[in-house]
Amino acid sequence: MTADATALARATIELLLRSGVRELVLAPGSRNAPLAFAAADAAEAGVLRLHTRIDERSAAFLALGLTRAGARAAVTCTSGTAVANLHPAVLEAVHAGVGLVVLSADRPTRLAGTSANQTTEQPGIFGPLVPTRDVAVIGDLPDLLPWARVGLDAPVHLNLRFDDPLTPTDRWTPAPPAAVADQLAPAPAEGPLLDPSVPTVVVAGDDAGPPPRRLAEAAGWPLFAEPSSGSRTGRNALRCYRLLLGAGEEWADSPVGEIRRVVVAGHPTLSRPVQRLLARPDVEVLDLDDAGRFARPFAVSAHVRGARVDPDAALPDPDASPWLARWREADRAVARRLDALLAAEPALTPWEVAGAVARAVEPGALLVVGPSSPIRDLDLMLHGYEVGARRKVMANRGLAGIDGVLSTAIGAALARSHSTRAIALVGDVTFLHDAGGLVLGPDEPRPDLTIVVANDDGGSIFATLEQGDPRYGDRFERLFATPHGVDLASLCAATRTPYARAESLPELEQLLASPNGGLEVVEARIGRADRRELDARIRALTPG
Ligand SMILES: Cc1ncc(C[n+]2csc(CCOP(=O)(O)OP(=O)(O)O)c2C)c(N)n1
Ligand SMILES: C=C(O[C@H]1C=C[C@H](C(=O)CCC(=O)O)[C@@H](C(=O)O)[C@@H]1O)C(=O)O
Ligand SMILES: [Mg+2]
Repeated sequence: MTADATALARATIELLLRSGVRELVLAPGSRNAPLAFAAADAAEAGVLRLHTRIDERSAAFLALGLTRAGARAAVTCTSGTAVANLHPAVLEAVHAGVGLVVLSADRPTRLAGTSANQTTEQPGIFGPLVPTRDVAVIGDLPDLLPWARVGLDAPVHLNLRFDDPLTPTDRWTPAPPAAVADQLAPAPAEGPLLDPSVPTVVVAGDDAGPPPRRLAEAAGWPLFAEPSSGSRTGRNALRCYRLLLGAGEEWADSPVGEIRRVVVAGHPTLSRPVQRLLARPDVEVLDLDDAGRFARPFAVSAHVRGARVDPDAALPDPDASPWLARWREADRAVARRLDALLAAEPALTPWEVAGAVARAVEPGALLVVGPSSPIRDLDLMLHGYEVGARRKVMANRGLAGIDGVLSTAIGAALARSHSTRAIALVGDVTFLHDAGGLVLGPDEPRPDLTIVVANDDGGSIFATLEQGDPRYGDRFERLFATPHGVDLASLCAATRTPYARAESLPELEQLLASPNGGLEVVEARIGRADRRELDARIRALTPG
Protein backbone atom coordinates (compact mmCIF):
# COMPACT_ATOMS: atom_id res chain seq x y z
CA MET A 1 0.00 0.00 0.00
CA THR A 2 1.52 3.34 -0.97
CA ALA A 3 0.52 6.70 0.41
CA ASP A 4 -0.73 9.47 -1.76
CA ALA A 5 2.53 10.78 -3.23
CA THR A 6 1.82 14.43 -2.53
CA ALA A 7 0.82 13.71 1.07
CA LEU A 8 3.97 11.65 1.60
CA ALA A 9 6.15 14.34 0.08
CA ARG A 10 4.60 17.06 2.19
CA ALA A 11 4.97 14.95 5.35
CA THR A 12 8.62 14.40 4.44
CA ILE A 13 9.28 18.10 3.99
CA GLU A 14 7.61 18.86 7.32
CA LEU A 15 9.74 16.18 8.98
CA LEU A 16 12.87 17.77 7.57
CA LEU A 17 11.74 21.22 8.70
CA ARG A 18 11.07 19.94 12.21
CA SER A 19 14.58 18.48 12.16
CA GLY A 20 16.24 21.75 11.31
CA VAL A 21 16.74 21.25 7.56
CA ARG A 22 16.62 24.63 5.84
CA GLU A 23 18.37 23.80 2.53
CA LEU A 24 17.14 21.38 -0.13
CA VAL A 25 19.09 20.55 -3.28
CA LEU A 26 16.97 19.15 -6.08
CA ALA A 27 18.14 17.28 -9.12
CA PRO A 28 15.03 17.29 -11.32
CA GLY A 29 13.15 14.15 -12.21
CA SER A 30 9.63 12.82 -12.52
CA ARG A 31 9.58 10.30 -9.70
CA ASN A 32 10.70 12.94 -7.20
CA ALA A 33 8.24 15.49 -8.58
CA PRO A 34 6.07 15.28 -5.42
CA LEU A 35 9.08 16.38 -3.36
CA ALA A 36 9.96 19.07 -5.89
CA PHE A 37 6.52 20.66 -5.62
CA ALA A 38 6.41 20.36 -1.82
CA ALA A 39 9.89 21.87 -1.55
CA ALA A 40 8.88 24.73 -3.87
CA ASP A 41 5.87 25.41 -1.64
CA ALA A 42 8.13 25.45 1.44
CA ALA A 43 10.57 27.76 -0.34
CA GLU A 44 7.76 30.13 -1.29
CA ALA A 45 6.67 30.07 2.37
CA GLY A 46 10.19 31.19 3.24
CA VAL A 47 11.07 28.21 5.44
CA LEU A 48 13.39 26.39 3.03
CA ARG A 49 16.04 27.50 0.52
CA LEU A 50 15.82 25.54 -2.71
CA HIS A 51 18.72 24.80 -5.06
CA THR A 52 18.45 22.92 -8.34
CA ARG A 53 21.32 21.22 -10.13
CA ILE A 54 21.35 19.19 -13.34
CA ASP A 55 24.06 16.77 -12.19
CA GLU A 56 23.30 14.69 -9.10
CA ARG A 57 27.03 14.45 -8.34
CA SER A 58 27.24 18.23 -8.04
CA ALA A 59 23.90 18.37 -6.23
CA ALA A 60 25.07 16.00 -3.52
CA PHE A 61 28.41 17.76 -3.05
CA LEU A 62 26.58 21.09 -2.89
CA ALA A 63 24.47 19.66 -0.06
CA LEU A 64 27.64 18.32 1.56
CA GLY A 65 29.27 21.75 1.43
CA LEU A 66 26.16 23.40 2.87
CA THR A 67 26.16 20.90 5.72
CA ARG A 68 29.89 21.07 6.41
CA ALA A 69 29.60 24.84 6.74
CA GLY A 70 26.89 24.55 9.38
CA ALA A 71 23.60 24.44 7.47
CA ARG A 72 21.34 21.41 7.50
CA ALA A 73 20.78 20.21 3.95
CA ALA A 74 19.04 17.45 2.08
CA VAL A 75 19.47 16.32 -1.52
CA THR A 76 16.84 14.62 -3.63
CA CYS A 77 16.76 13.01 -7.05
CA THR A 78 14.70 10.66 -9.19
CA SER A 79 15.05 6.88 -9.29
CA GLY A 80 17.59 4.79 -11.17
CA THR A 81 21.13 5.79 -12.01
CA ALA A 82 20.46 9.27 -10.62
CA VAL A 83 20.68 7.82 -7.11
CA ALA A 84 24.03 6.21 -7.82
CA ASN A 85 25.42 9.62 -8.76
CA LEU A 86 24.90 10.75 -5.17
CA HIS A 87 27.25 8.06 -3.92
CA PRO A 88 30.62 9.91 -4.03
CA ALA A 89 29.33 12.70 -1.79
CA VAL A 90 27.56 10.23 0.49
CA LEU A 91 30.80 8.27 0.93
CA GLU A 92 32.71 11.47 1.71
CA ALA A 93 29.99 12.32 4.24
CA VAL A 94 30.39 8.92 5.89
CA HIS A 95 34.17 9.22 6.29
CA ALA A 96 34.09 12.87 7.26
CA GLY A 97 31.25 12.41 9.71
CA VAL A 98 28.83 14.77 8.00
CA GLY A 99 25.09 14.44 8.53
CA LEU A 100 23.78 14.68 4.97
CA VAL A 101 20.11 13.77 4.30
CA VAL A 102 19.55 11.82 1.09
CA LEU A 103 16.02 11.54 -0.28
CA SER A 104 15.91 9.13 -3.19
CA ALA A 105 12.61 8.82 -5.03
CA ASP A 106 11.61 5.30 -5.98
CA ARG A 107 8.92 3.36 -7.73
CA PRO A 108 6.09 1.97 -5.59
CA THR A 109 6.68 -1.31 -3.80
CA ARG A 110 4.65 -3.36 -6.31
CA LEU A 111 7.22 -2.52 -9.00
CA ALA A 112 10.26 -3.33 -6.87
CA GLY A 113 12.39 -6.01 -8.45
CA THR A 114 10.74 -5.68 -11.84
CA SER A 115 12.15 -4.24 -15.00
CA ALA A 116 9.81 -1.31 -14.80
CA ASN A 117 11.37 1.86 -16.13
CA GLN A 118 14.08 3.43 -13.99
CA THR A 119 13.64 0.75 -11.34
CA THR A 120 16.57 -0.72 -9.46
CA GLU A 121 17.24 -1.92 -5.93
CA GLN A 122 17.63 1.37 -4.07
CA PRO A 123 17.41 0.35 -0.42
CA GLY A 124 21.05 -0.25 0.61
CA ILE A 125 22.37 1.29 -2.60
CA PHE A 126 25.07 3.18 -0.67
CA GLY A 127 26.32 0.00 0.92
CA PRO A 128 26.55 -1.18 4.50
CA LEU A 129 27.95 2.13 5.73
CA VAL A 130 24.68 3.93 4.99
CA PRO A 131 21.51 2.07 6.01
CA THR A 132 18.32 2.96 4.16
CA ARG A 133 14.92 3.78 5.64
CA ASP A 134 12.50 2.50 2.94
CA VAL A 135 9.41 4.70 3.04
CA ALA A 136 6.18 3.68 1.29
CA VAL A 137 3.69 5.35 3.63
CA ILE A 138 3.83 8.31 5.97
CA GLY A 139 4.05 5.98 8.95
CA ASP A 140 7.36 4.68 7.61
CA LEU A 141 8.99 8.08 8.06
CA PRO A 142 11.44 8.04 10.96
CA ASP A 143 10.44 10.07 13.91
CA LEU A 144 12.32 13.30 14.38
CA LEU A 145 15.69 12.81 12.70
CA PRO A 146 18.51 12.43 15.23
CA TRP A 147 19.67 15.93 14.31
CA ALA A 148 17.05 17.69 16.33
CA ARG A 149 18.37 16.09 19.44
CA VAL A 150 22.10 15.64 19.52
CA GLY A 151 23.30 16.43 16.05
CA LEU A 152 23.87 13.99 13.23
CA ASP A 153 27.34 13.01 12.20
CA ALA A 154 26.52 10.46 9.51
CA PRO A 155 24.39 10.56 6.36
CA VAL A 156 20.75 9.45 6.47
CA HIS A 157 19.12 7.79 3.46
CA LEU A 158 15.35 7.86 3.05
CA ASN A 159 14.08 5.95 0.02
CA LEU A 160 10.67 7.43 -0.76
CA ARG A 161 8.33 5.29 -2.84
CA PHE A 162 5.99 7.54 -4.80
CA ASP A 163 3.04 6.19 -6.79
CA ASP A 164 1.03 7.98 -9.45
CA PRO A 165 -0.30 10.63 -9.50
CA LEU A 166 2.99 12.39 -8.88
CA THR A 167 1.78 15.96 -9.24
CA PRO A 168 -0.31 17.95 -6.75
CA THR A 169 -3.75 19.40 -7.34
CA ASP A 170 -3.18 22.37 -5.06
CA ARG A 171 -0.53 24.59 -3.47
CA TRP A 172 0.50 24.01 0.14
CA THR A 173 1.90 25.90 3.07
CA PRO A 174 3.88 23.77 5.52
CA ALA A 175 3.34 24.12 9.20
CA PRO A 176 5.83 26.77 10.36
CA PRO A 177 8.73 24.81 11.88
CA ALA A 178 9.63 25.40 15.48
CA ALA A 179 13.17 26.63 15.85
CA VAL A 180 15.42 23.65 16.39
CA ALA A 181 17.84 24.70 19.06
CA ASP A 182 21.31 23.62 18.09
CA GLN A 183 22.26 21.07 20.66
CA LEU A 184 25.83 22.10 21.34
CA ALA A 185 28.01 19.10 21.84
CA PRO A 186 28.36 18.67 25.59
CA ALA A 187 31.70 19.93 26.89
CA PRO A 188 33.95 16.92 27.34
CA ALA A 189 34.28 15.68 30.83
CA GLU A 190 37.66 16.45 32.32
CA GLY A 191 40.02 13.87 30.91
CA PRO A 192 43.29 12.47 32.26
CA LEU A 193 46.15 14.62 33.46
CA LEU A 194 49.21 14.61 31.22
CA ASP A 195 52.78 15.29 32.28
CA PRO A 196 54.09 18.09 30.03
CA SER A 197 57.69 17.08 30.63
CA VAL A 198 57.29 13.98 28.41
CA PRO A 199 58.70 14.93 24.96
CA THR A 200 55.39 15.25 23.14
CA VAL A 201 54.07 16.62 19.85
CA VAL A 202 50.42 17.22 18.98
CA VAL A 203 49.04 16.16 15.58
CA ALA A 204 45.79 17.80 14.43
CA GLY A 205 44.20 16.25 11.36
CA ASP A 206 41.13 17.32 9.44
CA ASP A 207 38.26 18.67 11.53
CA ALA A 208 40.11 18.32 14.86
CA GLY A 209 38.79 21.63 16.15
CA PRO A 210 40.49 23.76 18.82
CA PRO A 211 41.20 21.11 21.53
CA PRO A 212 44.62 20.04 20.19
CA ARG A 213 45.76 23.64 19.92
CA ARG A 214 44.58 24.40 23.46
CA LEU A 215 46.34 21.37 24.87
CA ALA A 216 49.56 22.12 22.99
CA GLU A 217 49.56 25.69 24.31
CA ALA A 218 48.81 24.59 27.88
CA ALA A 219 51.62 22.07 27.83
CA GLY A 220 54.23 23.91 25.76
CA TRP A 221 54.25 21.31 22.99
CA PRO A 222 54.72 21.83 19.23
CA LEU A 223 51.57 21.46 17.14
CA PHE A 224 51.51 19.78 13.72
CA ALA A 225 48.12 21.00 12.46
CA GLU A 226 46.88 20.30 8.94
CA PRO A 227 45.28 23.29 7.15
CA SER A 228 41.69 21.99 7.57
CA SER A 229 42.16 20.91 11.19
CA GLY A 230 40.60 23.96 12.80
CA SER A 231 43.76 24.07 14.90
CA ARG A 232 46.17 25.83 12.52
CA THR A 233 46.16 28.90 14.73
CA GLY A 234 48.31 30.32 17.47
CA ARG A 235 52.05 30.26 18.13
CA ASN A 236 52.51 26.53 18.62
CA ALA A 237 51.41 25.60 15.09
CA LEU A 238 54.56 24.92 13.08
CA ARG A 239 54.57 25.81 9.38
CA CYS A 240 57.09 23.27 8.12
CA TYR A 241 56.51 20.39 10.55
CA ARG A 242 56.37 18.03 7.58
CA LEU A 243 59.89 18.93 6.50
CA LEU A 244 61.26 18.67 10.04
CA LEU A 245 59.76 15.22 10.47
CA GLY A 246 60.84 14.16 7.00
CA ALA A 247 64.42 15.24 7.70
CA GLY A 248 64.33 13.11 10.82
CA GLU A 249 67.61 13.24 12.68
CA GLU A 250 69.60 14.52 9.71
CA TRP A 251 70.02 17.93 11.25
CA ALA A 252 71.89 19.37 14.19
CA ASP A 253 70.08 19.01 17.49
CA SER A 254 67.08 17.37 15.83
CA PRO A 255 64.40 16.61 18.44
CA VAL A 256 62.59 14.18 16.12
CA GLY A 257 64.20 11.11 17.61
CA GLU A 258 63.45 12.34 21.12
CA ILE A 259 59.67 12.32 20.60
CA ARG A 260 58.12 9.87 23.06
CA ARG A 261 54.46 10.72 22.78
CA VAL A 262 52.02 11.97 20.16
CA VAL A 263 48.60 13.34 21.01
CA VAL A 264 46.45 13.02 17.89
CA ALA A 265 43.06 14.56 17.04
CA GLY A 266 40.93 14.73 13.91
CA HIS A 267 41.74 12.80 10.73
CA PRO A 268 45.41 13.22 9.70
CA THR A 269 45.84 12.27 6.04
CA LEU A 270 48.27 14.62 4.37
CA SER A 271 51.74 13.35 4.79
CA ARG A 272 53.77 10.18 5.12
CA PRO A 273 56.22 11.64 7.69
CA VAL A 274 53.29 12.11 10.08
CA GLN A 275 52.00 8.61 9.32
CA ARG A 276 55.49 7.25 9.98
CA LEU A 277 55.69 9.12 13.27
CA LEU A 278 52.33 7.71 14.39
CA ALA A 279 53.56 4.21 13.57
CA ARG A 280 56.87 4.49 15.47
CA PRO A 281 57.16 1.68 18.04
CA ASP A 282 58.98 3.97 20.46
CA VAL A 283 56.16 6.54 20.46
CA GLU A 284 53.03 6.38 22.60
CA VAL A 285 49.92 7.65 20.76
CA LEU A 286 47.09 9.21 22.74
CA ASP A 287 43.84 9.95 20.91
CA LEU A 288 42.09 13.19 21.87
CA ASP A 289 38.91 12.19 20.03
CA ASP A 290 36.16 9.93 21.28
CA ALA A 291 36.90 6.25 20.67
CA GLY A 292 34.10 5.98 18.13
CA ARG A 293 35.03 8.92 15.96
CA PHE A 294 37.84 7.56 13.82
CA ALA A 295 39.08 4.01 13.44
CA ARG A 296 42.84 4.58 13.49
CA PRO A 297 45.41 2.95 11.15
CA PHE A 298 47.96 3.16 13.98
CA ALA A 299 48.04 1.82 17.54
CA VAL A 300 46.37 4.04 20.11
CA SER A 301 47.51 3.62 23.72
CA ALA A 302 44.53 5.46 25.19
CA HIS A 303 41.64 7.75 24.38
CA VAL A 304 42.14 10.95 26.35
CA ARG A 305 39.28 13.24 25.32
CA GLY A 306 39.31 16.24 27.62
CA ALA A 307 42.93 15.62 28.60
CA ARG A 308 44.54 18.38 30.65
CA VAL A 309 48.03 19.23 31.78
CA ASP A 310 48.86 17.97 35.26
CA PRO A 311 48.85 21.17 37.29
CA ASP A 312 51.51 19.75 39.60
CA ALA A 313 53.85 19.39 36.64
CA ALA A 314 52.76 22.38 34.59
CA LEU A 315 55.42 24.79 33.38
CA PRO A 316 55.27 28.30 34.85
CA ASP A 317 55.27 29.61 31.27
CA PRO A 318 54.46 26.88 28.72
CA ASP A 319 55.18 29.28 25.86
CA ALA A 320 58.78 29.36 27.08
CA SER A 321 59.12 25.56 27.05
CA PRO A 322 62.67 24.61 25.95
CA TRP A 323 61.23 21.66 24.01
CA LEU A 324 58.90 23.97 22.11
CA ALA A 325 61.69 26.51 21.58
CA ARG A 326 63.85 23.92 19.81
CA TRP A 327 61.02 23.08 17.43
CA ARG A 328 60.11 26.74 16.80
CA GLU A 329 63.71 27.67 16.05
CA ALA A 330 64.08 24.77 13.64
CA ASP A 331 60.77 25.64 11.97
CA ARG A 332 61.80 29.26 11.47
CA ALA A 333 65.14 28.19 10.03
CA VAL A 334 63.73 25.72 7.52
CA ALA A 335 60.94 28.12 6.57
CA ARG A 336 63.53 30.77 5.74
CA ARG A 337 65.31 28.29 3.50
CA LEU A 338 62.04 27.30 1.82
CA ASP A 339 61.16 30.93 1.12
CA ALA A 340 64.64 31.57 -0.26
CA LEU A 341 64.37 28.54 -2.52
CA LEU A 342 61.02 29.69 -3.89
CA ALA A 343 62.14 33.28 -4.31
CA ALA A 344 64.98 32.07 -6.52
CA GLU A 345 62.56 30.37 -8.91
CA PRO A 346 62.02 32.49 -12.05
CA ALA A 347 58.39 31.46 -12.62
CA LEU A 348 55.34 31.36 -10.42
CA THR A 349 55.39 28.18 -8.33
CA PRO A 350 52.44 26.26 -6.84
CA TRP A 351 53.75 26.96 -3.35
CA GLU A 352 53.66 30.71 -4.03
CA VAL A 353 50.08 30.32 -5.29
CA ALA A 354 49.16 28.61 -2.03
CA GLY A 355 50.99 31.25 -0.01
CA ALA A 356 49.18 34.08 -1.79
CA VAL A 357 45.83 32.40 -1.15
CA ALA A 358 46.73 31.85 2.51
CA ARG A 359 47.50 35.56 2.87
CA ALA A 360 44.20 36.48 1.20
CA VAL A 361 42.21 34.52 3.79
CA GLU A 362 41.37 37.45 6.02
CA PRO A 363 39.76 37.20 9.46
CA GLY A 364 36.26 35.75 9.14
CA ALA A 365 37.00 34.29 5.72
CA LEU A 366 36.28 30.81 4.38
CA LEU A 367 38.82 28.76 2.44
CA VAL A 368 37.93 25.45 0.77
CA VAL A 369 41.03 23.67 -0.43
CA GLY A 370 41.18 20.78 -2.86
CA PRO A 371 43.16 17.56 -2.44
CA SER A 372 46.37 16.48 -4.09
CA SER A 373 49.09 19.13 -4.30
CA PRO A 374 47.17 22.30 -3.37
CA ILE A 375 46.42 21.29 0.21
CA ARG A 376 49.97 20.00 0.64
CA ASP A 377 51.45 23.17 -0.81
CA LEU A 378 49.23 25.18 1.54
CA ASP A 379 50.38 23.01 4.44
CA LEU A 380 53.97 24.11 3.79
CA MET A 381 53.13 27.79 3.31
CA LEU A 382 50.56 28.46 6.04
CA HIS A 383 51.71 30.17 9.20
CA GLY A 384 49.42 29.73 12.19
CA TYR A 385 46.60 32.24 11.88
CA GLU A 386 45.85 34.28 14.96
CA VAL A 387 43.50 32.59 17.41
CA GLY A 388 39.89 33.75 17.47
CA ALA A 389 39.85 35.40 14.03
CA ARG A 390 37.12 33.02 12.89
CA ARG A 391 38.70 31.88 9.67
CA LYS A 392 37.34 28.54 8.42
CA VAL A 393 39.55 26.27 6.33
CA MET A 394 37.69 23.27 4.95
CA ALA A 395 38.54 20.26 2.77
CA ASN A 396 36.92 16.98 1.83
CA ARG A 397 39.47 14.87 3.67
CA GLY A 398 37.09 11.99 4.49
CA LEU A 399 38.27 10.28 1.32
CA ALA A 400 40.34 13.07 -0.32
CA GLY A 401 38.51 12.70 -3.59
CA ILE A 402 39.06 15.19 -6.40
CA ASP A 403 35.36 14.99 -7.16
CA GLY A 404 32.77 17.56 -6.22
CA VAL A 405 35.17 20.13 -4.76
CA LEU A 406 33.75 23.14 -6.62
CA SER A 407 30.21 22.22 -5.57
CA THR A 408 31.38 21.68 -2.00
CA ALA A 409 32.94 25.13 -2.02
CA ILE A 410 29.82 26.73 -3.51
CA GLY A 411 27.68 25.04 -0.86
CA ALA A 412 29.98 26.08 1.97
CA ALA A 413 30.11 29.68 0.73
CA LEU A 414 26.31 29.80 0.47
CA ALA A 415 25.87 28.39 3.96
CA ARG A 416 28.56 30.49 5.65
CA SER A 417 27.02 33.78 4.56
CA HIS A 418 28.75 35.64 7.39
CA SER A 419 32.14 34.98 5.82
CA THR A 420 34.06 38.17 5.07
CA ARG A 421 35.48 36.41 2.02
CA ALA A 422 35.19 32.95 0.43
CA ILE A 423 38.03 31.44 -1.58
CA ALA A 424 38.60 27.97 -3.01
CA LEU A 425 42.03 26.66 -4.02
CA VAL A 426 42.03 23.66 -6.35
CA GLY A 427 44.21 21.95 -8.92
CA ASP A 428 43.23 21.92 -12.58
CA VAL A 429 42.22 18.25 -12.75
CA THR A 430 40.12 18.73 -9.63
CA PHE A 431 38.56 21.80 -11.24
CA LEU A 432 37.73 19.90 -14.43
CA HIS A 433 36.36 16.94 -12.49
CA ASP A 434 33.54 19.13 -11.16
CA ALA A 435 33.36 21.77 -13.87
CA GLY A 436 29.66 20.95 -14.02
CA GLY A 437 29.43 22.56 -10.61
CA LEU A 438 29.68 25.93 -12.40
CA VAL A 439 26.42 25.24 -14.23
CA LEU A 440 23.99 27.37 -12.22
CA GLY A 441 20.50 28.19 -13.45
CA PRO A 442 19.36 31.82 -13.71
CA ASP A 443 17.34 31.62 -10.47
CA GLU A 444 19.91 29.78 -8.40
CA PRO A 445 21.44 31.28 -5.26
CA ARG A 446 24.98 32.31 -6.18
CA PRO A 447 27.84 32.67 -3.70
CA ASP A 448 30.52 35.27 -3.41
CA LEU A 449 33.38 32.87 -4.08
CA THR A 450 36.76 33.18 -5.77
CA ILE A 451 37.90 29.83 -7.16
CA VAL A 452 41.67 29.85 -7.63
CA VAL A 453 42.84 27.14 -10.02
CA ALA A 454 46.51 26.19 -9.79
CA ASN A 455 46.72 25.03 -13.39
CA ASP A 456 49.74 22.88 -14.24
CA ASP A 457 47.90 21.02 -16.99
CA GLY A 458 47.63 17.70 -15.20
CA GLY A 459 48.02 15.88 -11.94
CA SER A 460 51.37 17.01 -10.62
CA ILE A 461 51.18 15.12 -7.36
CA PHE A 462 51.94 11.90 -9.17
CA ALA A 463 55.31 13.35 -10.12
CA THR A 464 56.20 13.39 -6.42
CA LEU A 465 55.22 9.77 -5.85
CA GLU A 466 56.77 6.48 -6.87
CA GLN A 467 55.13 6.59 -10.30
CA GLY A 468 56.93 9.86 -10.99
CA ASP A 469 60.29 8.10 -11.06
CA PRO A 470 62.09 8.77 -14.37
CA ARG A 471 62.09 5.01 -15.10
CA TYR A 472 58.38 5.42 -15.87
CA GLY A 473 58.91 8.62 -17.84
CA ASP A 474 57.74 7.19 -21.15
CA ARG A 475 54.34 6.33 -19.73
CA PHE A 476 53.88 8.89 -16.93
CA GLU A 477 52.07 11.59 -18.86
CA ARG A 478 49.41 9.32 -20.30
CA LEU A 479 48.88 7.09 -17.26
CA PHE A 480 49.08 9.63 -14.44
CA ALA A 481 49.57 13.28 -15.32
CA THR A 482 46.72 13.27 -17.86
CA PRO A 483 47.50 16.64 -19.52
CA HIS A 484 44.30 18.04 -20.99
CA GLY A 485 45.08 21.39 -22.57
CA VAL A 486 41.65 22.69 -21.65
CA ASP A 487 41.23 26.42 -22.09
CA LEU A 488 39.73 27.38 -18.74
CA ALA A 489 38.73 30.82 -20.05
CA SER A 490 36.51 29.19 -22.66
CA LEU A 491 35.10 26.75 -20.16
CA CYS A 492 34.24 29.63 -17.81
CA ALA A 493 32.76 31.58 -20.72
CA ALA A 494 30.55 28.62 -21.53
CA THR A 495 29.10 28.78 -18.01
CA ARG A 496 29.16 32.59 -17.91
CA THR A 497 31.54 32.48 -14.96
CA PRO A 498 33.76 35.58 -14.65
CA TYR A 499 37.38 34.59 -15.28
CA ALA A 500 40.84 36.09 -14.91
CA ARG A 501 44.33 34.73 -15.39
CA ALA A 502 47.54 35.33 -13.41
CA GLU A 503 50.96 34.46 -14.81
CA SER A 504 52.97 35.96 -11.93
CA LEU A 505 52.76 36.35 -8.17
CA PRO A 506 52.01 40.10 -8.32
CA GLU A 507 49.23 39.48 -10.83
CA LEU A 508 47.74 36.79 -8.58
CA GLU A 509 47.99 38.95 -5.50
CA GLN A 510 46.33 41.80 -7.35
CA LEU A 511 43.42 39.60 -8.46
CA LEU A 512 43.01 38.20 -4.96
CA ALA A 513 42.98 41.70 -3.53
CA SER A 514 40.22 42.86 -5.88
CA PRO A 515 37.47 40.25 -6.04
CA ASN A 516 34.69 40.83 -8.55
CA GLY A 517 31.99 39.75 -6.15
CA GLY A 518 29.84 36.78 -7.02
CA LEU A 519 31.28 33.55 -8.37
CA GLU A 520 34.59 33.99 -10.20
CA VAL A 521 37.51 31.90 -11.37
CA VAL A 522 41.13 33.01 -11.16
CA GLU A 523 43.51 30.79 -13.09
CA ALA A 524 47.10 30.74 -11.86
CA ARG A 525 49.24 29.34 -14.65
CA ILE A 526 52.11 27.23 -13.25
CA GLY A 527 54.55 24.69 -14.63
CA ARG A 528 54.75 21.02 -13.82
CA ALA A 529 57.90 19.75 -15.57
CA ASP A 530 60.14 20.54 -12.60
CA ARG A 531 57.69 19.47 -9.92
CA ARG A 532 59.51 16.30 -8.91
CA GLU A 533 62.87 18.03 -8.75
CA LEU A 534 61.54 21.05 -6.84
CA ASP A 535 59.58 18.81 -4.49
CA ALA A 536 62.74 16.79 -3.80
CA ARG A 537 64.77 19.93 -3.12
CA ILE A 538 62.09 21.15 -0.72
CA ARG A 539 61.88 17.82 1.10
CA ALA A 540 65.68 17.89 1.46
CA LEU A 541 65.63 21.22 3.30
CA THR A 542 66.79 21.11 6.92
CA PRO A 543 67.15 23.84 9.52
CA GLY A 544 70.92 23.70 9.25
C1 LIG B 1 37.53 10.94 -7.55
C2 LIG B 1 39.02 10.78 -7.59
N1 LIG B 1 39.59 10.33 -8.73
C3 LIG B 1 40.94 10.18 -8.79
C4 LIG B 1 41.73 10.46 -7.71
C5 LIG B 1 43.23 10.26 -7.79
N2 LIG B 1 43.90 11.56 -7.83
C6 LIG B 1 44.45 12.10 -6.76
S1 LIG B 1 45.18 13.52 -7.07
C7 LIG B 1 44.77 13.46 -8.72
C8 LIG B 1 45.20 14.50 -9.69
C9 LIG B 1 44.87 15.89 -9.17
O1 LIG B 1 45.35 16.87 -10.09
P1 LIG B 1 45.14 18.39 -9.78
O2 LIG B 1 43.81 18.64 -9.25
O3 LIG B 1 45.50 19.15 -11.02
O4 LIG B 1 46.17 18.69 -8.61
P2 LIG B 1 47.75 18.82 -8.72
O5 LIG B 1 48.33 17.66 -7.99
O6 LIG B 1 48.15 18.84 -10.18
O7 LIG B 1 48.08 20.12 -8.10
C10 LIG B 1 44.06 12.31 -8.97
C11 LIG B 1 43.56 11.92 -10.30
C12 LIG B 1 41.09 10.92 -6.53
N3 LIG B 1 41.83 11.24 -5.41
N4 LIG B 1 39.75 11.09 -6.51
C1 LIG C 1 47.23 10.52 -5.68
C2 LIG C 1 46.60 9.84 -4.75
O1 LIG C 1 46.77 10.09 -3.41
C3 LIG C 1 48.10 10.07 -2.95
C4 LIG C 1 48.54 11.43 -2.66
C5 LIG C 1 49.53 11.66 -1.80
C6 LIG C 1 49.83 10.72 -0.71
C7 LIG C 1 51.26 10.88 -0.27
O2 LIG C 1 51.96 9.92 -0.10
C8 LIG C 1 51.76 12.24 -0.03
C9 LIG C 1 53.24 12.17 0.32
C10 LIG C 1 53.59 13.20 1.32
O3 LIG C 1 53.24 14.36 1.07
O4 LIG C 1 54.18 12.87 2.35
C11 LIG C 1 49.57 9.29 -1.14
C12 LIG C 1 49.68 8.41 0.09
O5 LIG C 1 48.99 8.66 1.09
O6 LIG C 1 50.47 7.46 0.05
C13 LIG C 1 48.17 9.19 -1.69
O7 LIG C 1 47.85 7.88 -2.08
C14 LIG C 1 45.69 8.71 -5.02
O8 LIG C 1 45.30 8.55 -6.18
O9 LIG C 1 45.37 8.01 -4.09
MG1 LIG D 1 47.29 19.98 -11.64
